Amino acid sequence: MSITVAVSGASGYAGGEALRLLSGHPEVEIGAVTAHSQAGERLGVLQPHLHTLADRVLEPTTADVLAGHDVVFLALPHGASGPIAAELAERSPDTVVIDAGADHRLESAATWAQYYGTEHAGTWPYGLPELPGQRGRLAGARRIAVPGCYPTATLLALTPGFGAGLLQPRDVVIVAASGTSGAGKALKPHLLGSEVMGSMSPYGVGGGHRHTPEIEQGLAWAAGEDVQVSFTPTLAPMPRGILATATARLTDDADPAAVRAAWETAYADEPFVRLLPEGQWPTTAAVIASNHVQVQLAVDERAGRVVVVSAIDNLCKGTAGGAVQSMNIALGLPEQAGLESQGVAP
Ligand SMILES: NC(=O)C1=CN([C@@H]2O[C@H](COP(=O)(O)OP(=O)(O)OC[C@H]3O[C@@H](n4cnc5c(N)ncnc54)[C@H](OP(=O)(O)O)[C@@H]3O)[C@@H](O)[C@H]2O)C=CC1
Ligand SMILES: CC(=O)N[C@@H](CCC(=O)OP(=O)(O)O)C(=O)O
Repeated sequence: MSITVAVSGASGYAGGEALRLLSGHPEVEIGAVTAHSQAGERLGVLQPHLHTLADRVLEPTTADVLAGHDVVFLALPHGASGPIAAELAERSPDTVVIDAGADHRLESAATWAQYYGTEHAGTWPYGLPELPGQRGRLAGARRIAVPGCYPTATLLALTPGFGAGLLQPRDVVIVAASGTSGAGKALKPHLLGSEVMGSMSPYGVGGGHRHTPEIEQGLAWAAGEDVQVSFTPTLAPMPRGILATATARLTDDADPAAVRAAWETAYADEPFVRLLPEGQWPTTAAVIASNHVQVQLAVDERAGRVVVVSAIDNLCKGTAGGAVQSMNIALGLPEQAGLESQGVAP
């Protein structure tokens, strides 16, 4: 028996990636595909790479259209998922809802209001199965909040160290470069090809980026205490990929020789996270179009810090792949179903 999955925001990047992965999922039948301003258009016009779905017509994103599916993926702008999820809960209480947007990620309503400026829609189980204890919270879940792409990359880089009590909770510094698809498909002047090509630029500098509290929240879960982060995102001239460089101060009694062992232990049995052999460093090229994550670290003994680098595909593990992985866990399916693909090269 197949699971029917509706994808809303199907004209966008995250929705398109969800459809790419779900169309190869052995247990899934794709149901409604919906959009907003482009409802009525054929998918083949907007997502020409989704060959087998080209003749599907986008329907409007309403609870009526989405109701009755086993699973609904929401890949909508911030603030749009909350209302539609609330309506779906009334109309279709058995439907599992997976939100790729930010609406249900944060525990603190005050922090949500500070960074997003709207009313908080609530908090759902966080869809990062690699966090300690998180698979148990996702098994059987009816609602899942998919993490932001930068939080996925940086939490996977740093949580083993915090979980093992090796890192100080202050003075954590993260600089991450993202491909332009992270910003979505909607037209933005600073993302015009002539502005982006051949140049890298920072944005959200000085603690203003809305992923800062989400990263602090995830690190605090691992550390068991508040963690303070300085996070700087940068835009890189590539369509996909995130390379995050995270550094944190080692605790006074941390044995530098034990540091690597913490990451080895954390990721020994993870199907999608690979601590690379010593000396090999992550690249975005290696993870593009796959749900895999590369991690590497070094102890900078002179600075008393660990330096961890992670690479993900922002649209795959950073959004739609992470969403499918969490869906699989929630429904009791093999965790890797639909996510078997290697990367692409060159
Ligand atoms: N891109 C990424 O790497 C990541 C994205 N996300 C999150 O996923 C969500 C989607 O992002 P992304 O695909 O990049 O964005 P896009 O801009 O590419 O797509 C947005 C989608 O939402 C639809 N939409 C726009 N306004 C509304 C509305 N008011 N009500 C309902 N639907 C609407 C659009 O439809 P139409 O085209 O018809 O107007 C389109 O299908 C966002 O919340 C984003 O933060 C999360 C992690 C990473
Ligand atoms: C390059 C770029 O612009 N990236 C996006 C992050 C995308 C993401 O993960 O998103 P959400 O939290 O919005 O779901 C940004 O910095 O706003």
